[in-house]
Amino acid sequence: MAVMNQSYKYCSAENKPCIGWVETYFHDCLCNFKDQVSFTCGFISLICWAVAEIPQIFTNFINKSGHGVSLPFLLAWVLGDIFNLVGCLLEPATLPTQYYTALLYTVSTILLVLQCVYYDYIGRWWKQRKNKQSHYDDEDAKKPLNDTNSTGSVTNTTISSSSIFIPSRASSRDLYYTSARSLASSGTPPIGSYLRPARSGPSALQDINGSSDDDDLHNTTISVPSQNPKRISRSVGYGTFFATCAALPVQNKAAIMEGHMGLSGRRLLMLNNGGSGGHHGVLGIWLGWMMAAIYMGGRIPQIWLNIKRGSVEGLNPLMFIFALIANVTYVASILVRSTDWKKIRPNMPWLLDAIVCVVLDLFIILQYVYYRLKERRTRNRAQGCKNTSDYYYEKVEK
Ligand SMILES: NC(=[NH2+])NCCC[C@H](N)C(=O)O
Repeated sequence: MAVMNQSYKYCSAENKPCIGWVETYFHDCLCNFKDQVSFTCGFISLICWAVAEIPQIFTNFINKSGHGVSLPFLLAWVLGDIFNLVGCLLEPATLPTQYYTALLYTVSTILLVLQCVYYDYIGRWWKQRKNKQSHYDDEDAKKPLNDTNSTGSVTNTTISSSSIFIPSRASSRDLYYTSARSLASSGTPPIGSYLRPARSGPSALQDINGSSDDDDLHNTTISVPSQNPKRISRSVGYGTFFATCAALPVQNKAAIMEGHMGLSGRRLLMLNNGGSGGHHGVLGIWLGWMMAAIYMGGRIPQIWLNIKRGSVEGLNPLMFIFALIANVTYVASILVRSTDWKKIRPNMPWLLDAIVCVVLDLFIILQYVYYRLKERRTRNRAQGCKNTSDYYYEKVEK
């Protein structure tokens, strides 16, 4: 399968040359067919993880929102990825492709998290802030328009236009009266997100409060200050979470120092400790188990979000299909290489995690199919009802 380039090393067991490019780029030596199949599986897994999150990033981009995917699930991925990377570096029995795969999906998940945070938190917060700012700035200017309404609430006459220019006497700045619709739209959910009130997390709170109905303007403007403490505490919560994630490698400085030895360091450890990794191996496996628990638990918020919304709108199933293939090939890459318990045992956290995640991803894919079919059935039934009533109206008219 691989191009036999000039080789510098020989497999000690089979006295065969390593495959050049695999050795150069992956620091791995494929001695026999089993090794080649294992490497191919690892490579497929790597490619699947490389593309897995692109469909979801695209869906979020189209929706200008990340509401379909659970943020706690993505954060669990990031946290698990950090444990995974450090664990991979410290456990010499893990394959080089495992390490590169881990590096790759950590980067793509961070991108996905940043995109979701941008659409659901920063973008909205910024929009609300801008609207609130102009709302406060214009309060004085608004008063003459609301002369007939002593309570200060917005009258219908002000809602009719989108942006009314008000020459200000007090300030030389131009002031604009932000209309009810443009104010309310600050929290307007994007396409098809009528299901969003069921969503958990800070964005759900915003959605519930941020109705796009003009009649809700009064409520919307009044509820703004009371929203703030909730939003701040949540974002501080996530901030703390991120800070903890970022600080983790610092806390494990000694471990990271070892990790920086990179793959060659892992090989050295393997040789010195007969493949077990000794002290580092124990730490590596411990981190591996932490990672497995986080990854496995991470799917629960996504499953729960789907159940709670009764919908999978905004979720791209391709992410889970790719994850499923990636996990299956990942397991295969480990098991095909060797079924020797001595090699399997240190890989147990990675193996178990991937197997459980395959089951959970299958469940999420089935959820997707179920909710999509349900939606289609409801739509068809509604269409059927409409057609029947049209038929009767036509009959009565005749
Ligand atoms: N950010 C990632 N995609 N991490 C990969 C996680 C791998 C893990 N087995 C899972 O499926 O959850």
